[in-house]
Amino acid sequence: MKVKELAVKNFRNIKEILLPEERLGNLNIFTGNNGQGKTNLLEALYILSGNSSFRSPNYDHLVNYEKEYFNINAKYTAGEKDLEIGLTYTRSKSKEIFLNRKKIRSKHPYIPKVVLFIPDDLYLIKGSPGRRRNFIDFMLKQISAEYAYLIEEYGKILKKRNLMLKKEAIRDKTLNILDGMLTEKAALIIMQRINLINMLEKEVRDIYSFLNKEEADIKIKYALSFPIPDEKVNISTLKARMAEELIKIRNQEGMRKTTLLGPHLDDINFYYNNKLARFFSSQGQQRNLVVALKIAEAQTFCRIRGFYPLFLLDEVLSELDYERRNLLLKYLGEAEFQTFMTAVNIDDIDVKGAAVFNVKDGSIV
Ligand SMILES: Nc1ncnc2c1ncn2[C@@H]1O[C@H](COP(=O)(O)OP(=O)(O)OP(=O)(O)O)[C@@H](O)[C@H]1O
Repeated sequence: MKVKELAVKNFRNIKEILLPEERLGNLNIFTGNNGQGKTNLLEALYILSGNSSFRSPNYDHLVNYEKEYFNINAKYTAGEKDLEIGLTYTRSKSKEIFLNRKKIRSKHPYIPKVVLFIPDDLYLIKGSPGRRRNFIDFMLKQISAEYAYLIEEYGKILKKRNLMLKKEAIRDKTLNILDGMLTEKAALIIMQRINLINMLEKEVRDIYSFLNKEEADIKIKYALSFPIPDEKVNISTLKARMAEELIKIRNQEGMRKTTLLGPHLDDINFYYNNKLARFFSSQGQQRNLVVALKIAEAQTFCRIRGFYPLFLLDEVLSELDYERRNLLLKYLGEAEFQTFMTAVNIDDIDVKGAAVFNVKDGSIV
């Protein structure tokens, strides 16, 4: 996927910006002082993917203070296809997305796909398990609409089951039916997550070694909320084991009034040289691991879908030391995917070959 032209109007502090095809490259850097609109440009590209902004779920916040609507248009390629997308939002109304001038829903298969790095992602390794589940689910939802549907269905059954557990008298018969439905969806979710993690693990090792000039043994392991031997992980055993465990803990769940196991409680563990990264790796090592993981996300997406997503990086360079900054830029400059990144300062880095845009007060200068 490559953006060939981008036009942004009335979006946050951007009145009107056009990035034409002849100026855009494979590696694009938005530079400038704080508060000038660099991240706003990245945010505009991000919401073209149909996702809500990573900074605010409220679209009204994205409209320029003095305007009533914003508009983002991009010409891009997805595989062999030449496409044009337009997103318009008018205050207090719902957003409208047009693909090749036809109105579409935000789950359309050719809507732009993205991998995003924001400074907050540095907490991916040591933050809450929910962050890691969101990371893997975001990726799987972009890869497959069926997975997005599966997660939605699982959520609905879970909600019903939790309501049932909150009742004074729990009806075992109803709970048994819900358990059957829940474990069926759970097994499918877990299996897809594990398969994706295995693919990510292979990619992340190579990328980490390149960016850090060291042969590190990186492992990513899916941590289930119920016990099952590694060699027995498949859809039918997952389903059967989860069902058995649910029966075992039924009294406990009745007391706690909530579902105590399932993919909504699973975790993902990262190991650096056989030690759990969140407890033993340095801040810098965790940071480098997240950067490698994000690149692995783009590579893995392409291996499954046959084309690359856009790679969007907000302020990653300030988090890295001099040598790693230059190695990352070299990697991104030569990568097969297109990158858009923001950077306050590019004085001491080699940006040869990159398209550099100086952003000042919501304009390109
Ligand atoms: N709805 C809006 N309308 C107009 N301006 C807005 C709106 N929302 C945010 N802004 C302005 O946009 C600017 C922030 O832009 P942005 O986050 O892109 O900065 P940046 O260049 O990435 O800066 P930094 O280097 O500090 O991260 C701020 O000046 C803010 O006041």
